[in-house]
Amino acid sequence: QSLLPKRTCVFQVSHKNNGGHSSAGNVSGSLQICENTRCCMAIYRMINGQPQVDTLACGKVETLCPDATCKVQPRLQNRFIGCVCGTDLCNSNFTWTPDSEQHSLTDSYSAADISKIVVLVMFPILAFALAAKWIYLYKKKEKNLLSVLPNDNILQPCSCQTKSSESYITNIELQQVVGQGHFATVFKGNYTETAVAVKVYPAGWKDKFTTEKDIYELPLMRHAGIAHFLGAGRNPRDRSWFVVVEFAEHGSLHSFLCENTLSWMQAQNMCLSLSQGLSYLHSDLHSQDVHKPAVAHRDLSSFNVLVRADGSCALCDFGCSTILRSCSGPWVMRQATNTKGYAQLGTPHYMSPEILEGSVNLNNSSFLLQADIYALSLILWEIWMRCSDLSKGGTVPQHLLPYELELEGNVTLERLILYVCEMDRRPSIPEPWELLPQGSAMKELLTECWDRDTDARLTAHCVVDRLVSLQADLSP
Ligand SMILES: Nc1ncnc2c1ncn2[C@@H]1O[C@H](COP(=O)(O)OP(=O)(O)OP(=O)(O)O)[C@@H](O)[C@H]1O
Repeated sequence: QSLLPKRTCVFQVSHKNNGGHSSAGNVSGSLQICENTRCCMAIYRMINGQPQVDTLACGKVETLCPDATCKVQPRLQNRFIGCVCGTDLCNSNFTWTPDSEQHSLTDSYSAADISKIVVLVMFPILAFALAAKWIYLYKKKEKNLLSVLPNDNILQPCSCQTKSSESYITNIELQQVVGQGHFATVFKGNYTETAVAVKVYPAGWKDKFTTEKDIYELPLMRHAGIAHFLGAGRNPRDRSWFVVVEFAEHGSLHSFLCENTLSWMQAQNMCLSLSQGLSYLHSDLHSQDVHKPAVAHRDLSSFNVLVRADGSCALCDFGCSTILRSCSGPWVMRQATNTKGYAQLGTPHYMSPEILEGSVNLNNSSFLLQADIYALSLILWEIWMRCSDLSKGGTVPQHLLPYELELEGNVTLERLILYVCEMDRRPSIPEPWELLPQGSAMKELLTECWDRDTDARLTAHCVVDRLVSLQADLSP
């Protein structure tokens, strides 16, 4: 490719955060010379039935472009039309008639795309429907459960090897429900004068329970950035499963950010403790004859990060996690041996571009760690967005999940695929950050973690180093 003359495309982006399009090649006025592609791309937004330019730029990194000229296809239920083409300036000139607008969404997808959508869209919908049914059935039992729990010695000692899970929990007084996830209900409880959180899985969710318990029970799993595990067991009466962990006063990071703004130091404390927790989770550790394998979280979001009374963060909810075992060379995964198994569960906002479009390299399990890093960058962005020191006198915007603003509150897999994968855009970085001494380092950190190219993403260990130097070198 380097021997071929470089492709020249028309460059025009209608948005400030241009989704990295300007880095795809040198921009000079309205032209862009592409660095790594022979394709130009165009996306037009349909307004009152007429196409208006949204993005004209070099295409994604690819060796073949489908057509020489711009043959637009409808995208996102006809709200956009777009093309990828392979001749100079081809993205400025397209043929379009209102008829082509009438194609259904599926017209623009190949058979492979459709199978991806079936896996990525239908599978989570089915899973959610099943989960909703379970929750409904479980809610019916909950009243009964609450009346039983405080009086009974329910939790059984764990049959496990690690010290933490040997603790024999004999009497937990359940107080109130503090969280309701897709799979489990979380109660605040009291155990020998100490507040604990008890996560109760209905009997049918044994797999989720076992996955979470197995992760917590790995050797050397104690770390300040990971919720402190106290034990696990089963209620013999209704056969539900329990995981008991430290109680986090402020609940999830999501609810904390909804209610609080942060100083720079508070935000840094949160970012650092969270990244240190993930770095520890991702590490493969050997200490004498004990081995902690690397673990990918796989459902990282601000709902699955807890905030303690001192403002530090801890990872929780390992029900979707995967242990990566390295056996003499290539990585071997203990779980998730089919394509379905790789689909990230939980809130779709945090799904990485490669998981959204189903283009992961299944021979290399490090993609699971790289997908965690993408999710981490979105959480760091959420934390910084609520930092009053970064808004320099301006108002701090209300807490929003990633892409809620950009996708006008309607964040679906389909819209994410278009926005994050096809348009290669990310959450907007506010202008005031650029003027701060630490602004460019923060921006660099985020863009290197949510990079489209998975191998270009930082490791969690590097994120920790970058945050430490941010903290040491700069104060607003
Ligand atoms: N240790 C804890 N201390 C305080 N609150 C907690 C604790 N653990 C969980 N919660 C609350 O319960 C919610 C649900 O917990 P968790 O994510 O573990 O459940 P889940 O059913 O696995 O959820 P998900 O839908 O993410 O899979 C959390 O978002 C948080 O608000």
